[in-house]
Amino acid sequence: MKPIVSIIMGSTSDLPILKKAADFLNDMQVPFEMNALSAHRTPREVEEFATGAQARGIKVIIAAAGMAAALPGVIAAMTPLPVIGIPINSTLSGMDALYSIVQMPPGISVATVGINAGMNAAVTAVQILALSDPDLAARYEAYRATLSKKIVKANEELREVKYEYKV
Ligand SMILES: Nc1c(C(=O)O)ncn1[C@@H]1O[C@H](COP(=O)(O)O)[C@@H](O)[C@H]1O
Repeated sequence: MKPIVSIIMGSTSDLPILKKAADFLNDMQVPFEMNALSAHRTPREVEEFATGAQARGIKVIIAAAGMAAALPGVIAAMTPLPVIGIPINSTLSGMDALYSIVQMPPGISVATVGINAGMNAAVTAVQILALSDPDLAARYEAYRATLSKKIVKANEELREVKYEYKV
């Protein structure tokens, strides 16, 4: 199946975080591709990727980078597709990457998720795609229902322990 989500990371050292995104896209049956490209180290390849992504049928891009994380913003500069940015915690607790990605100049946006939030990047991608895919919307809704059930069950267990005010 042709990929509709493209996951890009600045380095394969970011891969553990991107695996979480890949797992969720697989669970939701969303075809994706994954590549390591760097605005700093392979700028020409980034340009080729970003300018060609839409014509290849990609609908959403997830871009992750740590340190001076130029990659998501540079990609966003060269494509009209929505770009979801993941700041990676490799130095300065990930604050350097967060600030690099989140503060885009008006007009060119990167929808930034939390530091190392690979899973939520994929959730956001699924939400965007589900707007025009009712089957995917139903799968995502079913996933959300499992989250609700988990906390309801956890609450029942908590109440069974009967923590009470004893004074
Ligand atoms: N922020 C960027 C970019 C970029 O923005 O183009 N390219 C690589 N990196 C980041 O550098 C960190 C260290 O990379 P290495 O582990 O390869 O030295 C990674 O978190 C990567 O995302």
